[in-house]
Order: sequence, then structure tokens, then C-alpha cells
Amino acid sequence: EEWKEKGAAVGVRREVDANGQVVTKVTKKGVNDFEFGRTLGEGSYSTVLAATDRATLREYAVKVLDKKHIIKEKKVKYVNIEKDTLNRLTNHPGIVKLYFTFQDERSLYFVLDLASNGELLGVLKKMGTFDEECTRFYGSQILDAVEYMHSRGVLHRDLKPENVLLDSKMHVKITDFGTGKILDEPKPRKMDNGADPFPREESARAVSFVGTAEYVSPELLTAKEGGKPTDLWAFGCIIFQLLTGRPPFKGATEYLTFDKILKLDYTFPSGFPDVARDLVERLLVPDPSKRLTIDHVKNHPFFDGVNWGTKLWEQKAPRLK
Ligand SMILES: Nc1ncnc2c1ncn2[C@@H]1O[C@H](COP(=O)(O)OP(=O)(O)OP(=O)(O)O)[C@@H](O)[C@H]1O
Ligand SMILES: O=C(O)C[C@H](Cc1nc2cc(Cl)cc(Cl)c2[nH]1)c1ccc(Cl)cc1
Repeated sequence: EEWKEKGAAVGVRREVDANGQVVTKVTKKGVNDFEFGRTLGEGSYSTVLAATDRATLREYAVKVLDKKHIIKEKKVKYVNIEKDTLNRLTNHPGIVKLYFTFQDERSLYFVLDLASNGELLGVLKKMGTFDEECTRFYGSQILDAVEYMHSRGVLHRDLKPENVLLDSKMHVKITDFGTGKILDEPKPRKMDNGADPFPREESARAVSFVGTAEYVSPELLTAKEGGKPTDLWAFGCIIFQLLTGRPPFKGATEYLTFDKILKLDYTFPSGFPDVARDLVERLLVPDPSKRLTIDHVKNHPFFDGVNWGTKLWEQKAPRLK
């Protein structure tokens, strides 16, 4: 009973049956344990609904995927990547937490943190642009979450304002890990020439997909390689976009966008703050090995005064202006 109370996904209960035998009962929550509410949004293969756990009255976002549709669209791999990736990111305030999954004959269900204030993109569109203080606040929370991801050997690879959700306190909750990449556990190689037995994790594997055009890094377009620096490129695009209201590389077609990226064809509007300009210029660097690393970004003057510890997640979100 206690497990059920805590709203645990899978509870193990011991019961004594009629003839005094101790039996073990395993309970897994299912659709009937939830009361579904409003639709929060639709994806290509999914619908996300607000839902309340009847036992604990806790609110969640439940992402429902139609099995037939996933199979038809050959998306089984992505769904399982999303599940495995989210399962590795269990303990960070800036990442949408996956509590549990279940399925019935028709659908798959992800039970996730509810980010009730929607997408950062929507808020940015309403505001037009963010001032430096708001950009610093949201930028620092996104960066802190990316640092945790990378520390758990996970690349996001599709960071963009649509995938940065906001919870009831207007704090960041990064989502959409279907395009994520788990950097394989470094397996020591037998090296007879005494070379490094552990492969450098940055040496990414060839990837077959690219993220969203405007935020794709040059190395993903040319070498089909995408390591941790790929997420930092996207981060640079996001900082630029928060301050200007538009991404740095945006062509009339995807091809023209890619062309601008490869030519590093972007300009800062007049009035773009100098400190922020220096940061963006050091992130939008074609050579991934020359791009700022997360530690460098955290120490960049643009983030002066940011407390990178737990305080980052306890502070009040700045009023958007
Ligand atoms: N945890 C959540 N809390 C609140 N809203 C969410 C949550 N997850 C997703 N949403 C909303 O639901 C919509 C659909 O999300 P979902 O991840 O299913 O698809 P998507 O990734 O946006 O689309 P696609 O699958 O095409 O990339 C999103 O636009 C988002 O606004
Ligand atoms: O139970 C698990 O842990 C693993 C399963 C694996 C799994 N079973 C599937 C069935 C179908 Cl039809 C499609 C996908 Cl993508 C499927 N993925 C699963 C169940 C639910 C969810 Cl949301 C993801 C993966």
C-alpha cells in the first residue's frame, strides 16, 4: 500500500493468501490510474496530455504514442532512444523527468514532469526579445542542464527554444530527447602500441540524422560528426535568438540556412550587447575543437554573478520585460 501511496510506478507488495502463504504482488500503473485533462500539444507521432494520478493527485504530462503509427513511420528506434536517454537523466531540475512508461494494446505512454508554461519559444515570440537579465537567467539554466546531460554521457543534438519548456515557476525543463545520443561507455581497446586504451568520447560516431536546420552545427553538416560541442553551437544560436528574437542563421529554405551556417554568414544587429557578442562569437566557431567548452562559458563575463550551484534553481525567475 505504501508504494501505491508514494505513487510509485511499480510497487511490490507482500500479501498473505487464504492458506497463510506469503505472496508477492507487483503493481504497475496504467491508463486507469490517471484522469486525463487538456491537450498540452501534438507531435508528429505523439499527443501530450495533462494527467492527474488518481491515487496521489499529482499532475503529470503524459505523452501518448500510437503503436501502429510508430511502426508505420519506422520510429521505434527513436522512441526507445528517447526512453533510454531520459532514463539516464533522472536527477536534474532542468530536465523533464521521466517517471515511468507503460503500454496497452494501442499505445505507449511516457509519464513526465508537467511543464505548465509551455515552450520558451512561445514566450520569446510574445516578448519579441529578452533583455540581458532574462537571457542570462534562461541561458544559465539551459547551460546547467546541458552540463548535467553531458556529464551523464548524453548529447541532446536538437537544442532549440521549442525544446526548452517552462514549469509553473517559469524555470527551464529541457525535453525531446528522441534525437539524443548516448555516448557509449568507453570500452578499453587492447593497444599493443601502448596508445590510449580508451577512445576519446568526443570522437563522435557518424550520425545519420541532423537536428533542426537553424541550430545545426557545421560539423554535423560536413563530417556528419556531432559530439558535445554540437550542443554548444546550438546554445550559441539560442543566446543570439533570445536577445534578437531570431536565430542567427535563417534562410528562405533549409538549403539556404545550411549554406549560411557553412559560410558563417550572420550579423549582429546594432545595439547587440558587446559582452553577449563576445560569447556568441566564441560559440559560433566552425571548428568544434576551438569552440568554448561548458566550463569556459560558465566563466564568461556574460554570466558574471550567476551562482551555478543549487541556488540557480531556487532563485525567482526574472519578470519578463
Ligand atoms: N513535459 C511536457 N509538459 C508540457 N508540455 C509538453 C511536455 N512535453 C511536450 N509538451 C508539449 O507537447 C508538444 C508535443 O511534444 P512532443 O514531444 O510529443 O512532440 P514534439 O517533439 O514537439 O514534436 P516532434 O515529435 O515532431 O518533434 C510540444 O510542442 C510541447 O509543447
Ligand atoms: O517497456 C519498456 O520499457 C520497453 C518498451 C519497448 C517498446 N515496446 C514497443 C512496442 C511498440 Cl509497438 C513500439 C515501440 Cl517504440 C516499443 N517500444 C517501451 C514501452 C513504453 C514506452 Cl513509452 C517505450 C518503450
